[in-house]
Amino acid sequence: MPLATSDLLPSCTGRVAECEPTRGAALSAGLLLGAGRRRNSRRRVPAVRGLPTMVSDKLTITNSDLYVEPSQIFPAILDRSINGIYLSNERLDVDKEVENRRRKVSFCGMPGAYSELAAMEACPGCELVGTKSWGAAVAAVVLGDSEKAVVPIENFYTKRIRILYEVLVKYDLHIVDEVYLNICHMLLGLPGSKKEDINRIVSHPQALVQCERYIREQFPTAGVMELPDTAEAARQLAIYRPPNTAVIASRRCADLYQLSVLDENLQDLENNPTRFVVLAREPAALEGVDPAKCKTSILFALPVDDQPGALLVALDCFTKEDINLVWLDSRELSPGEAEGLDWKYLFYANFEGSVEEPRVQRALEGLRGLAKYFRVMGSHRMQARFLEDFP
Ligand SMILES: O=C(O)C(=O)C[C@]1(C(=O)O)C=C[C@@H](O)C=C1
Repeated sequence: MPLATSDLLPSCTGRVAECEPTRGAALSAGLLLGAGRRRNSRRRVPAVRGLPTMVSDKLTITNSDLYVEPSQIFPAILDRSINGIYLSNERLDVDKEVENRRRKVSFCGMPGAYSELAAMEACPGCELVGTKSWGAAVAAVVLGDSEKAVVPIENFYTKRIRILYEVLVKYDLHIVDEVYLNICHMLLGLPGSKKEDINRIVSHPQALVQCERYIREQFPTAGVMELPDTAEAARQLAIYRPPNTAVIASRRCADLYQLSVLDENLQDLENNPTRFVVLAREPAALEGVDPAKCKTSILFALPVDDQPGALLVALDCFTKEDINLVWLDSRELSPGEAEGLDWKYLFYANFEGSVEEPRVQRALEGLRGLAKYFRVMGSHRMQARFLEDFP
């Protein structure tokens, strides 16, 4: 593989003569002869249809500056491998790769999805990677392809928690942050299209539900179709250009997919916040965060949950420690899931406070003593207490 001098001298940004450790080897190989020209010699490799493209545009087979003569194989190439330049390059490559992966945050959807907007807010400066589904965004974190994932969890209008917490437990993931976005939906069409000609509306199911009254009143006879995310709907409209069709998506989608805004603020509620959570393999670092401004999520099951009052006794653990419960939800296990277990409801609770506080530790110890199943999914800083609190 041909090498660029810039790769052989990784720490040299100034004149080549200042780079002592590598200078001898490089000079003996005659590799520096083209150094003056090199800056201008970075050519892009033209993409050839059907062939994979090069990862780097520095190491191109067509760059004649990078060749050595056969007589230089020993002095140049062997010398470089012995004096460790390759090795230090490889070390740097590993560092670079690790750093790149640390900066990767997956979100579900295509660029322009609301989840991307939430990820931009939660993880500024990170590389955001869109995935085709919630599962793919979470799997990227499990497999170490991304450091974090940002996923929608509850909406003010549709209310229910939309996440399988057991998945987080199974893969040992933590909730490390939360973001509230006030979702503002746009009606987007192909450039030149008119609102009165629209007879098909496409979007994510949540977006359609959040604009139900608007669609019913403004487009009573339109066909309504669901796609996996709002931005995917916008992307497909831009690619396939079906006639008389509009999508419900963010304003950012209009810019990204060159669509026209046919109408704005379609959501039935003026305030339409959605809560997103940030998932990671490691718990959140909470040093310096005021525990009173934290939230904690737990999952638990009680031994005889058909018995009246069992939940009340469990929740008393929080009352005794003056802990404010923000959210309590339950899921009934399917007969298959419940087989062999002496419980069938899984409770999800979200409360104010951090696991680092003694009062929270006492409450959790109490609950752990009562529960058949108990998991802490993480403490994180609190952006807002309830969806209702978010302007
Ligand atoms: O489809 C998107 O753009 C998403 O980010 C998903 C999602 C959701 O699942 O709730 C996010 C926020 C809005 O409430 C509508 C859709």
